[in-house]
Amino acid sequence: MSYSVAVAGASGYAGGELLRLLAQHPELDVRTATAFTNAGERVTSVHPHLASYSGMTFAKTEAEQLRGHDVVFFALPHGASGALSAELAADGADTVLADCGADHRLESTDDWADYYGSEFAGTWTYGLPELVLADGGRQRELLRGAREIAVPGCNVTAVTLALAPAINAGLVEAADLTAVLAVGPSGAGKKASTTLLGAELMGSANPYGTDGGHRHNPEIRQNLRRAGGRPVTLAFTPVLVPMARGILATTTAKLASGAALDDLRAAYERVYGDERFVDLLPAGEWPRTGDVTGSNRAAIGIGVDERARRLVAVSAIDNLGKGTAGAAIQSVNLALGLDETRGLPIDGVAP
Ligand SMILES: NC(=O)C1=CN([C@@H]2O[C@H](COP(=O)(O)OP(=O)(O)OC[C@H]3O[C@@H](n4cnc5c(N)ncnc54)[C@H](OP(=O)(O)O)[C@@H]3O)[C@@H](O)[C@H]2O)C=CC1
Ligand SMILES: CC(=O)N[C@@H](CCC(=O)OP(=O)(O)O)C(=O)O
Repeated sequence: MSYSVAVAGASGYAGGELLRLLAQHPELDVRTATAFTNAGERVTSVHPHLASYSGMTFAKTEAEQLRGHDVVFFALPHGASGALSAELAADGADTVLADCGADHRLESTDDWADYYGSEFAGTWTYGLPELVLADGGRQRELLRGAREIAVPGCNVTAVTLALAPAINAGLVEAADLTAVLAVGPSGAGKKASTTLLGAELMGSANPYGTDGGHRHNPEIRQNLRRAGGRPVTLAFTPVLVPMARGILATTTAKLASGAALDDLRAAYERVYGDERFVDLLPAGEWPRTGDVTGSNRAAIGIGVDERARRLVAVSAIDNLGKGTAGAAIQSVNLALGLDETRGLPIDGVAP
């Protein structure tokens, strides 16, 4: 069976990566790609690497163009998908809507007001299938048959996957978590990324969103609370570094009394042992962003700093793969009842 697909915001980085991955998907067929300032342009004039789309032109991002598809992916700036997706949902069609932006991720209206400030658009089913829940289940069960999917933020995916098993098992103190991330500029979107790639970034590492002010903070806390069943406190600092794609999240947590590395390894094995897209690396090995570039994989290494009595869990993802477009497709596969791995790359590219 073939499902017709529209990608809104297909001229951006996330939309472009959706087009690239969907071109290899046996059941999802991109019929419409929309853009804002690039509406009317050929897809290959914006994305010269996407030769599969040589015959396609960007339509305008409006409800009329997106209607009538089985699946609509939104890859729009924050605040742009809420009203548009509400228009589509009001049609009452059986369409699967997957939002790569933040508009439908948070359940707390207070957090939304604090970190985003625009009108609250509601909460959709969260698109991180591997997230372990406090009752031992997985988020994927909630995604089967879902019609509205909130795709996670890329930094959020990296930090959540690194810490969730330890919190779920009660092996660390949920009130004492840290995360420092090396992130590539493509996470900021095409326009911002072009600006960022100036002389200020080349050869420099720049922290941003410091003092707990980054909008991914409440989203990570929401996930980790779902994993452990109690609130968490997290110090989270992203650092912009000169690599096109990728996130390396170094997270730490104070060990619970008596917790040891063997307990932690057993907990991470239990959660990720059967996961196709999460690699728990052997003891003593640590992930690198270059090893997951172009793939839908997260690589995770864990260890214990005995002197500090802290868990150290490091994760690497491609922000545009497992961090956005791959995650969106994985969740849509579940929503449609397809094999979760359908059309998604397990291998990356190197060098
Ligand atoms: N980049 C990443 O790694 C990740 C991105 N995301 C999220 O995905 C979404 C897209 O991000 P990304 O692709 O990086 O961003 P880009 O800036 O690269 O692309 C934005 C897209 O939205 C369109 N657009 C811009 N302004 C408007 C507007 N006012 N109304 C409608 N469409 C508009 C652009 O069209 P045009 O170019 O034609 O003007 C383009 O297609 C964002 O919500 C982002 O936060 C989530 C996780 C990771
Ligand atoms: C380099 C950079 O700016 N990265 C972005 C990551 C954006 C992302 O993960 O997506 P959402 O905006 O959809 O949450 C940031 O830190 O905000």
